[in-house]
Amino acid sequence: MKLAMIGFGQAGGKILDRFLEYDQRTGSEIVRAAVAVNSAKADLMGLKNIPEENRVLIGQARVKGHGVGADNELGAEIAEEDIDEVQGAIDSIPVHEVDAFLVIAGLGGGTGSGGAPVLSKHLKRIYTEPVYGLGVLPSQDEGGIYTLNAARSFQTFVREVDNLMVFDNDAWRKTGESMEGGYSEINEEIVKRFGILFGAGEIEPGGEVGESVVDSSEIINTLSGGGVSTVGYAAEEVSREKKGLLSRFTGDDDGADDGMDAANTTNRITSLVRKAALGRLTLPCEIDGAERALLVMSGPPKYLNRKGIERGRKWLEEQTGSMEVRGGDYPVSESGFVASVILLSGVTNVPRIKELQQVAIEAQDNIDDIRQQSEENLHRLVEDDEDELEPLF
Ligand SMILES: Nc1nc2c(ncn2[C@@H]2O[C@H](COP(=O)(O)OP(=O)(O)OP(=O)(O)O)[C@@H](O)[C@H]2O)c(=O)[nH]1
Repeated sequence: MKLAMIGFGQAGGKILDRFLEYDQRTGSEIVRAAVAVNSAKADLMGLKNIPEENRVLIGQARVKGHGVGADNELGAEIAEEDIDEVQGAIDSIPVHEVDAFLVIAGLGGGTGSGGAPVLSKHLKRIYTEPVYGLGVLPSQDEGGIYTLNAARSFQTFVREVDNLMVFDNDAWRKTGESMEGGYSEINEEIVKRFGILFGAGEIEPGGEVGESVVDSSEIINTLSGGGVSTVGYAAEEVSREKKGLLSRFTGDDDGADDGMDAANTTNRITSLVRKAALGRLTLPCEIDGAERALLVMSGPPKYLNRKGIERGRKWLEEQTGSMEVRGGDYPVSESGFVASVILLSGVTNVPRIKELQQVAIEAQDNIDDIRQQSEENLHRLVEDDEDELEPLF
C-alpha cells in the first residue's frame, strides 16, 4: 500500500524519517511521498532522509522557528494560519499514485498535537483518498501538561481522520534508558509493525509466491468505519540453513513428509497469531469487542500456508467477537523470520485512554487553580494594603 506520509512536530518527523530508512532497508516502498512539518527549525534540520524541499517550517511570524513549547492550542492556530505552506509541499505529491495519507504526530507536545488534527481535517476536505492518523501517546512520567495535551488532541484527531492508529509510549517505556536511546528502539518498533502491515498491501498478487496475498483494499476496508486501532506483532526466527530442506509445497495434500511440514507450519502460524494478539499491542486494550481485524503473516512463502492463516483468522474471530476478520500473507523470500501482524480496528475497551483522560482532567483543574491563585497573589503583592498609591497610568 502506497502512502503519502506527513510527519508533524518532532516525534512525527523522526518517525517518518525512520519509515524512509525502513523503506530503503527492506525495499518495501510504502512511502510514496514524505513531508515533515514543524514550528522548530532545529528539529527539521535534524532529519536525515526527508528531502530538504519537503520540510515545511510553519509559524515563523509567531514563534520565530523556536517551536511552540508544548502549547497545542498555539500549535493548532499556526497550522491553521500556515496551511497553504503545508499544502504547497503536498502539491508536489502525485496523489493519484497514493492509496492513503498517513499523518504522524506525538500527541503530548504542541506542534504535532495541535497541528496534526488541523492538517487531517484539511486533507479530508480536499482529497478523496482516506486520511489516517498515527498518534503517539506520551508516557505517564512526562507529566500533567503532556497528558492534557494528548487527551485533548486524541479527541480531536480521532474525529478528523478516517482511522487513528495509536502507539502508547508508556507501554513501551524501559526504565534506566536515556530518552533518545529509548525513542530509537521505540521508533524501530513502530516502523516494523506498521511497515509490515502496509508493506503487505504492496505485494502484487502473483509476484512473490503467496497463497492468499493481502491486498491494500483489505487494509483500507479494515480501517474504514473510523475509530481507534492498535497493532499486535509476534515473530519467530526460521533457521536459514533449514529453509532449503523444507518442502516447497506446504499445501494440504502433499506427501507424508510434506504433510508433517505443513502441520508444523500451521501450528507455528496459529501460535504466532495468539502471541501477537495477546502480547503487547501498540495501544494496550481488550481485544474483545474490536469491530474489525486484519491478520498478516509475513515470511518466506514455504513457511506460510492457507490452513494456518485460516485457523488464526477463526481464532481471532472468536476472541474479538468480530464478523469482519480478514487475513492473508505477505511473502518475503529472503526473510529469516515468520511474523504475524494483527491490526485491530474499532477497539473501544481501552482502559489506558480512560486513565489518560482522568489524569488530564486533574491536570486541567490544577492548572486552573494555580493560575487563579497566582493572579490573586500577584494582586496582593502589587497593590498596597490601604490602596493609597496610584499607578502612573
Ligand atoms: N515514539 C516517540 N515519541 C516521541 C519521540 N519524540 C517525542 N516523542 C513523544 O512525542 C511527544 C511530543 O513531542 P514532540 O514531537 O517533540 O513535540 P512537538 O510536536 O515538536 O511540539 P513542540 O516541541 O511543543 O513544539 C512527547 O511528549 C513524547 O511523548 C520519538 O522520537 N518517538
